[in-house]
Amino acid sequence: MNASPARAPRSAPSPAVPVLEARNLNKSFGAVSAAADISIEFATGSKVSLIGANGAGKTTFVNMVTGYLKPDSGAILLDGVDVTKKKPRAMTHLGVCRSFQIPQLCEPMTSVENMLVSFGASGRRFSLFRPCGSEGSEDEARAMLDRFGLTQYADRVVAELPGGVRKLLDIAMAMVRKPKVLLLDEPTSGVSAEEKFPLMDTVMAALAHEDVTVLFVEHDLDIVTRYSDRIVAFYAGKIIADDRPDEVLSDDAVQKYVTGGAR
Ligand SMILES: Nc1ncnc2c1ncn2[C@@H]1O[C@H](COP(=O)(O)OP(=O)(O)OP(=O)(O)O)[C@@H](O)[C@H]1O
Repeated sequence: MNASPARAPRSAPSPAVPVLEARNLNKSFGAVSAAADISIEFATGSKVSLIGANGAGKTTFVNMVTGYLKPDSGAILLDGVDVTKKKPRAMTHLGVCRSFQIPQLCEPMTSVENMLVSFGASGRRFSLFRPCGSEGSEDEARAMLDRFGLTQYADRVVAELPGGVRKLLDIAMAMVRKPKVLLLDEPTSGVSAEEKFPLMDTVMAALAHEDVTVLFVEHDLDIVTRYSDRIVAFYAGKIIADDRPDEVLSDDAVQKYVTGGAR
């Protein structure tokens, strides 16, 4: 008999807790099932695209994990803690921030003033007795604008700015809170073909040194392919594929129900 030396039992490395997890999420609007038993995990620092045809359930999913919509059943966990019942403001404070398809900016104000409002709202500088902009927060606001390549627009009124610049400003404002999870809703929609890659390059470079997990809803397959390390494809409220971009985009069901064979 081969007497192999006894090995000390090794404890298995504990798997990292996903920063964000959905467990068996369901949401219906009347007869329409917008989320059907969705379970998914997102690792810290991952860059994930959510794709799907119109009405597939992407926004419903994003709205649920950001607190804008309560699931009919199921749970949402942030760093392993149940946050299913949290409201949007609480989710933002906990580190789940989002930018919108139509940037939520104050048009008559300048970029730096908008950024100061974000710092004020983040509570990091807010005091009833201290106006926004005091104690160096303007320096921070300008530094954040600089990180997103927006220095030249800092003192310009938002109403005058091109669409791509507004998108960048909206995303930069969402980063003020140093979120754990950042959800970008169609970051390149309404942006010209020439602007979309420079915009995404800027966003990804600005986020490169952060541990932030980025989920972006996006229809543009060039953007999805270039900037995500994982794609989750939705169809009729379900996840039909979840893998590396090349795997998902060559999947038969994805080609049939999502891309129409465009890849
Ligand atoms: N508030 C609502 N009331 C009724 N039905 C809704 C509501 N929100 C979403 N739905 C329905 O739920 C389904 C999923 O919609 P959802 O907006 O999540 O899809 P989507 O993938 O984000 O689509 P799009 O790319 O067009 O934004 C659709 O059939 C939609 O009509």
